[in-house]
Amino acid sequence: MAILIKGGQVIDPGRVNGAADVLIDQGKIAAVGANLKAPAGCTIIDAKGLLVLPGFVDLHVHFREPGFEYKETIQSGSAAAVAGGFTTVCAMPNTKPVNDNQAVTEFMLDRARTAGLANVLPIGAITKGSEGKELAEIGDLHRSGCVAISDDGKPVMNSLVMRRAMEYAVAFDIPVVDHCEDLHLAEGGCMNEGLISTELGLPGIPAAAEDVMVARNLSLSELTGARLHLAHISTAGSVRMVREAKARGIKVTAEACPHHFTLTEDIVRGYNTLAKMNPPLRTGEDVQAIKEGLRDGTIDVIATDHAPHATQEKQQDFTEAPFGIVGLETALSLTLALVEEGVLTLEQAVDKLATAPAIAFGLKKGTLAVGADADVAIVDPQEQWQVDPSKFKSKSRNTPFAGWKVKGRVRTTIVGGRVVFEATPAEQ
Ligand SMILES: NC(=O)N[C@@H](CC(=O)O)C(=O)O
Ligand SMILES: [Zn+2]
Ligand SMILES: [Zn+2]
Repeated sequence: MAILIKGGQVIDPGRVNGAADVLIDQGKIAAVGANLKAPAGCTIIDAKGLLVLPGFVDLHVHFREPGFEYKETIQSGSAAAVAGGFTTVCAMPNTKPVNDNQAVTEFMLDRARTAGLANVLPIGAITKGSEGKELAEIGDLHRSGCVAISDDGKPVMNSLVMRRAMEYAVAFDIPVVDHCEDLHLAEGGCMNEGLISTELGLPGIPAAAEDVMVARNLSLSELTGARLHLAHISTAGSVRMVREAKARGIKVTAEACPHHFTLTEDIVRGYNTLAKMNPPLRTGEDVQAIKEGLRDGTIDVIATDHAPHATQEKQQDFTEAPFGIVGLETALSLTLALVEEGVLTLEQAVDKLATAPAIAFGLKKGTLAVGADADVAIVDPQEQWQVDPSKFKSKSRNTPFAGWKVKGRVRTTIVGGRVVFEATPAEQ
């Protein structure tokens, strides 16, 4: 059935930015322009005062299925995604079993189809069991639908293994995504290493644990010609190295997470385990560098690293609690705060949430061009709301943003021409 989205401000980065109607027919974008006529029987959505955007593409989520369904399922994760305006998400392989083979990939795709909400694209493991030793069947993973490879949750510590993985990735033209952390330098750490970790008596993870692996990966990408995508960069050093590598023509893209451009290590005071994630929250200078990297294009993508954990798991000592926070349902508001602050233009923000991630992974998504899949987020940029984790669609509530008053809310999400999320009055 056709849908006409009328009277909104359409932002399709690099293509359209202004008042326009959007016509959807048979799951595709059929037309974008002024005063479009509604075909007979067409549903009309009034988007006056709202933004009409390509659905967001999250290159980094953890949906925990198979294996940890009490934290999140593909169904609940997909519901959280579309509630946050994300129409496509790439699911990391640190499930149980690890997604290092075709059977797990097919299972995930099947669950995603049953959920029928977001497009869920699996990321295959680089090594068997993500143990860092033997390469997974990268060709099989690619053929069965994995869009990238990563051992996220862990780095690939062995540089020769990483080199070989990159050589395979070149053959299949898929990106290699690394969680950059030198495990020896990070050993036992649970927050950023610095004055605050000393003051709190908590073991630290130095910025250098990330930086040395970023440097290594850039060298290996240069050596092999592989497309390198750096997950969740958090340090000023990473930003500096990526900027320099891009200037030299290395095929690198980088993502930053909302928590890393919004919060500093200061909120770990009070031993709040909701402020524990990997990489850890860093210093004010690092946050500034991340913002500058987003602004000048060094950091291409905003990704959530949506990492659900159960309440009882987070209710442990700071050193014991698992790393990670949920992010799908707060990412838009935290990104729009950067627009409010003057760090990004609105068009840049949409680019980093939708267009650039699709390009980084070579997905035919993140655009409202005629003929594209009709994946659309309709957003009220002015709506103020308070983050209430009990209302999350995610199964988990582990966010440090509970109680925050934020601005910008998804009103309607459309995937493949179907309305899959509508904010109800209770959610306003
Ligand atoms: N980011 C996190 O703190 N945790 C992630 C793993 C990861 O992204 O490295 C998780 O799977 O829980
Ligand atoms: Zn990671
Ligand atoms: Zn992750």
